[in-house]
Amino acid sequence: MKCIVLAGGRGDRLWPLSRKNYPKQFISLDGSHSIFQDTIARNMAYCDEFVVVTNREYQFIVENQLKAFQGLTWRLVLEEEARKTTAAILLACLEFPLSELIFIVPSDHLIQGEAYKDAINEAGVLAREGNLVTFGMPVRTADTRYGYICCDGNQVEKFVEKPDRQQAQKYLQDSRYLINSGLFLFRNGDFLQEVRLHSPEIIGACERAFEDKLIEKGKHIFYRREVLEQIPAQAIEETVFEETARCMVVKAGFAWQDVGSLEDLGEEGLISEKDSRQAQYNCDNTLIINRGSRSIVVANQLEDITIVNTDDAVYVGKKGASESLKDLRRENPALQSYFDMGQVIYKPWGTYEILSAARQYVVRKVMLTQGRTIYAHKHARRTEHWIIVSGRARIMLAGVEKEYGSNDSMEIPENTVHQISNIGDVPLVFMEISTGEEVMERDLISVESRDLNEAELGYRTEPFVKMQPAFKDYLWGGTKLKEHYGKHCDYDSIAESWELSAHEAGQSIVASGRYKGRLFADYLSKIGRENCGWKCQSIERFPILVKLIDAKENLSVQVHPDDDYALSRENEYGKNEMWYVLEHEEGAGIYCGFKQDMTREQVQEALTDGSILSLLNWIPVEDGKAYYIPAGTVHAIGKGVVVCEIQQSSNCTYRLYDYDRTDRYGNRRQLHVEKALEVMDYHRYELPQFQDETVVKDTYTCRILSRCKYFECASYQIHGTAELPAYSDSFSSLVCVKGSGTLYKQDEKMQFSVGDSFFVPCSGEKIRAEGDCELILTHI
Ligand SMILES: O=P(O)(O)OC[C@H]1O[C@@H](O)[C@@H](O)[C@@H](O)[C@@H]1O
Repeated sequence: MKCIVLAGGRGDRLWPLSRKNYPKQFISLDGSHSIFQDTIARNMAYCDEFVVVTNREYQFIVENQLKAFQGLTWRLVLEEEARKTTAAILLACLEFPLSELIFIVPSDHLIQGEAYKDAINEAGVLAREGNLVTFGMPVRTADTRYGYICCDGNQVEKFVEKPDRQQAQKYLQDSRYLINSGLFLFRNGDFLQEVRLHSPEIIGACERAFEDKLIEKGKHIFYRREVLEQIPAQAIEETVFEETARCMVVKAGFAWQDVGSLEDLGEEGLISEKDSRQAQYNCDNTLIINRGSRSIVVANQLEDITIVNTDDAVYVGKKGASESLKDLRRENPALQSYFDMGQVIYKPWGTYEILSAARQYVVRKVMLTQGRTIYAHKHARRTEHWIIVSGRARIMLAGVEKEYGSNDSMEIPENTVHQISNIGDVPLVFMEISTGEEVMERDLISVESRDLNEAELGYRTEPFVKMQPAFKDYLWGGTKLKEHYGKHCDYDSIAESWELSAHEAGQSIVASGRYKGRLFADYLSKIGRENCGWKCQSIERFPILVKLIDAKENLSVQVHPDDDYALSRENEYGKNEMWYVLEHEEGAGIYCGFKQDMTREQVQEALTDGSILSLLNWIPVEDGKAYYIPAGTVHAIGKGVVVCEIQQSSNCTYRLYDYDRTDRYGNRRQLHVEKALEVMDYHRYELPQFQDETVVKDTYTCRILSRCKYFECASYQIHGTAELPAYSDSFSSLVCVKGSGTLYKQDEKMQFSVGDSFFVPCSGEKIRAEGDCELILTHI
């Protein structure tokens, strides 16, 4: 199950604890972890991947807070402008296959109790039956801040918007009503189909926006303001839940609270004030929250008062009056910066906090996250003095690099280039005192630099890592990848498993070692280009994609463009591909290329009268044989074939014909006839005969399956031990397609069985494979 975490809320109603640049989901109530982190921790047992939807402004806060979780698989959907829950949810859902179970969770709710697990299990069962499931909370007070759900058992009768007090009183008395928690669980396809039915214009707008998304750092999905503005800003309830007949509710037995105001914090001891320095004398119903680091708070004979103290702002208000903070802000624009920002400033590399500032000095506490670097720069008019408090640093000062630890200090004179990296396993904290005639933030001259790679940080790159694939549930898929290749997945059928993929349409995940849980592109950026070999010119555009494909039904008749066309029109690589047949049903085969020279008109005609297949070569397949399909060749994998596919990393398929079939929701897949007609090769096609190069040794046989400009691929049938070649100019990919065994390299040892995949960074050192198995080895 995938978890979509909604974390874009501005939530500044808890001011001054929360600010516009630090909304309430990121604050900590107990001083140890934030409400957002609590949300992630609570759902880790149920979800294998997290997509956090948030505002671009909060990217660094989210990234830093997610660092607390080892092995967590996550990425961000970053919005330049918030567009309410419909856009946030739909844009995240469009990332996943239709068969995926999706759990939507707001990040600013407090939830407790064992019953959470029971509620998720119950909702999972209902969602698998095709329902869109909501979670309803028992009504305890006549609260006007929430929407309500009227229900009959699990059946939702209707959703009701935030009521007035009188209505809320009625709901409190009526056992059919529950509070809408904003948690939802559903099968992606069922949800998208209901949106298509009830708000077709909105899903259309989201699908268009999806085409315009940008990918950052290989994993984050960024939506620009102009793109988002095309999507109506609407709550998801209005878009689909108020309309659909397929909505069910699970009545929650767990404790739930949406912390909406400062007063809520006082209730049930939500906020831990054990250590706070405060005293009350003859006070009644008075709440003091003291987060100031240097002051105490004393309340003398107060009644019904809330006091919140922080280092730069103090709030004193009548209980229940915090709602008017909004108006107060509006009436005091001159104080805006206090409302918007706290003392802590969030940067891509960590945070800093201004402790004291005057014209001639600034004192800062700087926290640099593990593995991060404050890039090289210099200052024209200030000298900096650094004292390391904790952690380990590598500092480059005037071209000289040295390592430092706690209690070390140094002076950075004016006009001296310096750079600092955290090379330890914990945050690096140092105090910085800047002095000069006039110390100004904008006095900073950047010098070109980059993040340190693994080796520079002192890590040894692991000799290989196991991969976990991304799954695709295209309508022609079957169950053989589960049954014969050990693939575990919640889908009824799997069409493809993307074993080694850094492609945005489905990334595989590192499943072993120090970077376990990371998306493959993220892992690549960590180990650095050097580890992919010099032939891999760009890790941002990783060159190959390795898949397993199970065609239970015929695939569409299709063609792929070449590099020229795809790079200029689609911002993708072209797609040359090779299929290595793993198994086939009797009589199964592939369609590949035209039987004779064709004209564009003849092809068009054949598409109209449905005879296109009869124009193509039909090639019965054999197990253990490789078929190379150059870009431009019209082709279709026929039903009953299972292949391991090695291809350029591209998702660019132009469908010509899809047998007029529909998916389980009654939708036809998109065809791309015009583009296909533009890129196809109309000539008669003859299957090129690739001369197997076979090397037979005592304990293994090596066969070269294909050699092309884009990759070289070989099969190793091993009965005992084999030394696999090492490539110092390229990474390699290994897939076990038969049997089982063990891999050894340096001090690493890992067992594998059929269906397992590995990524091997480039190195001059050979891998040893032992077992009774067949491995497919690919390199560029
Ligand atoms: O368009 P459909 O029918 O789903 O087929 C798409 C699939 O086609 C195959 O020939 C390969 O190119 C796969 O990499 C691709 O994913």
